[in-house]
Amino acid sequence: MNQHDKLALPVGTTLDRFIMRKQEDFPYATGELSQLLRDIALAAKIVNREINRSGLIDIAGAYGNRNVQGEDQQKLDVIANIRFIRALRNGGEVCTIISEEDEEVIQTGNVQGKYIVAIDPLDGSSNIDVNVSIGTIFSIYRRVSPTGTEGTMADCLQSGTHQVAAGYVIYGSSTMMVYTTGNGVNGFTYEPSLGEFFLSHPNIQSPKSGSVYSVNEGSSASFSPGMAAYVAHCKDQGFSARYIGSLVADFHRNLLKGGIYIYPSTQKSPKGKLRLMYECNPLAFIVEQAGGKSSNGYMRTMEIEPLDMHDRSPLFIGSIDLVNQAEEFMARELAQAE
Ligand SMILES: O=P(O)(O)OC[C@H]1O[C@](O)(COP(=O)(O)O)[C@@H](O)[C@@H]1O
Ligand SMILES: [Mg+2]
Ligand SMILES: [Mg+2]
Repeated sequence: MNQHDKLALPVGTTLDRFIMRKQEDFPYATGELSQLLRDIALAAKIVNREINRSGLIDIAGAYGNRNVQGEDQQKLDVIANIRFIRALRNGGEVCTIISEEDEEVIQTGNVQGKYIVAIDPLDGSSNIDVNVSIGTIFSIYRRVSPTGTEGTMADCLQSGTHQVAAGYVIYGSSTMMVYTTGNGVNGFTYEPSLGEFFLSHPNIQSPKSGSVYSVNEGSSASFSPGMAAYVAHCKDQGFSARYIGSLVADFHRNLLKGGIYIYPSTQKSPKGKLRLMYECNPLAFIVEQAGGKSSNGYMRTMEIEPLDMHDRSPLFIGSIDLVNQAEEFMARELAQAE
């Protein structure tokens, strides 16, 4: 029996009930984190509805455009940002939010709130207009400053090891929410006619290895020698290349089926493209909880100390054997450069 089986709840359990029952496993829990997770699920349902009808009402277009009715249009990632911030503000458990869509931190006004949320409200922007899977990624931290005041920079700039929960929503062929609170990873599929998420993927385990690599090879001319050698190695092994261009969707596929996702540093972007706080760290927490691995090619993603809330980091994430192997190629590159 694996360590999470004793906590198992049956497939088909609603997300609300699951969150409630998990809270009962911690006798001193106050229910605030549970409420916060429910707030995120509620906002996800609203965003899911907006996404599903985006083709009809043309809200996927550029911010500030006007639609055929002459109404102001808003870009879907702006709408998602508004929806999640509103849900977190109204929920009352969060004092401060870090969002990809906002340069500055968002103080919710809930000075008694014990939690900080970092969020990518809509991931995969380039896929919005073409009806390809997109997502939301979130990370939850406990504040380190005393309650009664706004959240501080010390609250916001915590390394990923301090996450108390993390998750993502994938708006794909079905909509799913996948999350961890540090006791394994569980996935819930949304049933739109009932308006509920149901447990469909209990105790997700990352396959130890795999034969899929996911990297944007359009940038291969600016890969480092180690990175280029690793991609060549994947090809020599007869791996399949799979790259959707929505991190959530690429990650989700590899989490379930096995594989490695890499967004490396390039000459143009030495720190890669992905954001540490609301793209890399939450997925790193999930993959580790599922038995996989995440690094920047050299060190564990969750141990990177953020200097800025919009910091970027290269990302090597997925099946443990594949990430270990990719790291060996990066280490060899370092050794050869010395
Ligand atoms: O086109 P590229 O450079 O491969 O970038 C794709 C990556 O950029 C992202 O779209 C960035 O996310 P946003 O859409 O939230 O800005 C990732 O989801 C994705 O994996
Ligand atoms: Mg993103
Ligand atoms: Mg985004």
